[in-house]
Amino acid sequence: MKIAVGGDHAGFSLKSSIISAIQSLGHEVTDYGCYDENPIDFPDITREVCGVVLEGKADRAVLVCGTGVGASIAANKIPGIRAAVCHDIHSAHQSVEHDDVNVMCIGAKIVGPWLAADLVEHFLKAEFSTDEDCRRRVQKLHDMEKSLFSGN
Ligand SMILES: O=C(CO)[C@H](O)[C@H](O)[C@H](O)COP(=O)(O)O
Repeated sequence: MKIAVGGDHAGFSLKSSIISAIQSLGHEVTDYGCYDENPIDFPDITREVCGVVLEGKADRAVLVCGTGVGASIAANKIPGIRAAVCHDIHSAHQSVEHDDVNVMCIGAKIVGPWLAADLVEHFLKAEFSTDEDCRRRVQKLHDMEKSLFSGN
């Protein structure tokens, strides 16, 4: 798969080990920054990375900020993005299997590189379930995006 990765200054150092972990799984990774520890606001990087997913230039994305929370909030404001902070293995794969999450957010101040590598592995190996309950629920998320933005 093609994977977009990005993060703010707080996520900078963990981002490089996440990139190596994703590459070692055989995926193609594009790093959308940041490229040093100079402060950059997480909504800016989130917007760029999620845009790449929506354009179809990446299949999924991984965002890294201090806690994962800011990136997740920002990403979920973008229609078509389903983002989740995943700091445990089960959430990392079930978020895809049940909720069709396309952006995983990790907090560099919360998890270390070993756990982060396992998290991305489970996230990227997971596939959206064909179970009709899961499909119906995610369809309701799509419907919410449309109805809330049109005022219905
Ligand atoms: O975790 C974050 C948002 O949820 C950010 O990455 C920052 O770590 C957080 O906002 C703190 O910012 P600071 O400029 O590093 O103090």
